[in-house]
Amino acid sequence: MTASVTVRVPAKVNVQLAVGPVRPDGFHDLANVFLAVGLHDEVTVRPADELRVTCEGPDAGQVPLDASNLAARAALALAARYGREANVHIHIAKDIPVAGGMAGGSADGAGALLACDALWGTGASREELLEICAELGSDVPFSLVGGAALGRGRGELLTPLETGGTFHWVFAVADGGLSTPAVYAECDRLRGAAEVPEPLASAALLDALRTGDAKALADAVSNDLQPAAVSLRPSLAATLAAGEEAGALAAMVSGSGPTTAFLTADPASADQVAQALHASGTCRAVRIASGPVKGATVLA
Ligand SMILES: C[C@@](CO)(OP(=O)(O)O)[C@H](O)COP(=O)(O)OP(=O)(O)OC[C@H]1O[C@@H](n2ccc(N)nc2=O)[C@H](O)[C@@H]1O
Ligand SMILES: Nc1ncnc2c1ncn2[C@@H]1O[C@H](COP(=O)(O)OP(=O)(O)O)[C@@H](O)[C@H]1O
Repeated sequence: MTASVTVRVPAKVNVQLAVGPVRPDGFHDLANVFLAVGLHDEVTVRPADELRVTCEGPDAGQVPLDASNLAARAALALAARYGREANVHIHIAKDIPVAGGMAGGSADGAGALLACDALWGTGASREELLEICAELGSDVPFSLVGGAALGRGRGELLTPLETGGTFHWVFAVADGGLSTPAVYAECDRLRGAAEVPEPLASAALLDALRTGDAKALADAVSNDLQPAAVSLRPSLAATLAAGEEAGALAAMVSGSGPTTAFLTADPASADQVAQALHASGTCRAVRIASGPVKGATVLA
């Protein structure tokens, strides 16, 4: 019997996040262009008497270890579908900033799902796994798939996107997190009664991804949640300005924030922007990562 299974899962940045009006179910329709980047959590599952979650890493103290943890919810969802007990110990080695708009919880959900499927020999199809992911959260399917993809609906309906190269990013991690529902609610509040157009993927942005052109991508990136994140966390404006001054091609909030993302021309400029952000004192930590990278992967 397999003693344990470990799955490696990436973080994401949203190179475009177009947000439609609020739907009757409280979600927003999106054109969400995801790019998986090389910051990873590792989720290990092994047989145990009952479901248990542990977590290690710099932000581990902020991760819930009860049944609300997305990794625990994933194990429970798969077990329920296959009529078995979710008796596993899930250990998360967490390197993705928590509540930072980089989908760390979603990564752990997708990772635990794939790991339990392998540990239990469930043999769930890719479609079934994606269906469970979508039940767990809007971003979870992308964590499974990785690479680059356009998310429609609430972000769970994915179309893989072609990419023609590697994009080099710097991430500035802020103190504390931002609640995703609070950022969407602030977006609605700031929009007031204004007419909100249907969210559409930008053709220029998809072209830039396809050709691997960082400069063109920088000109096309956009995030409709950015004004809301900055409204809730005004100090992000100084972080964005520090990265721009340091020569980033583009500076943006990552998803719902408060992590900020800086697209750079090459690894050398990424180093330079990272050093300047660190020296600026406008963020808690600075990370360098490039993408696209592959989605949730079982480690040998
Ligand atoms: C904003 C994004 C961008 O990729 O991620 P983060 O930057 O937070 O990681 C996502 O839309 C977050 O996806 P995820 O974190 O999976 O959200 P869910 O658990 O599905 O939903 C949490 C809450 O966010 C709001 N929500 C989420 C998705 C969506 N399309 N519309 C929404 O209004 C709703 O208030 C919902 O109750
Ligand atoms: N495995 C997990 N890792 C991190 N956060 C989790 C996890 N499971 C549930 N959460 C909850 O999800 C919230 C959002 O965290 P996270 O997914 O890291 O950020 P974001 O949604 O901004 O990308 C956290 O505040 C935490 O309460």
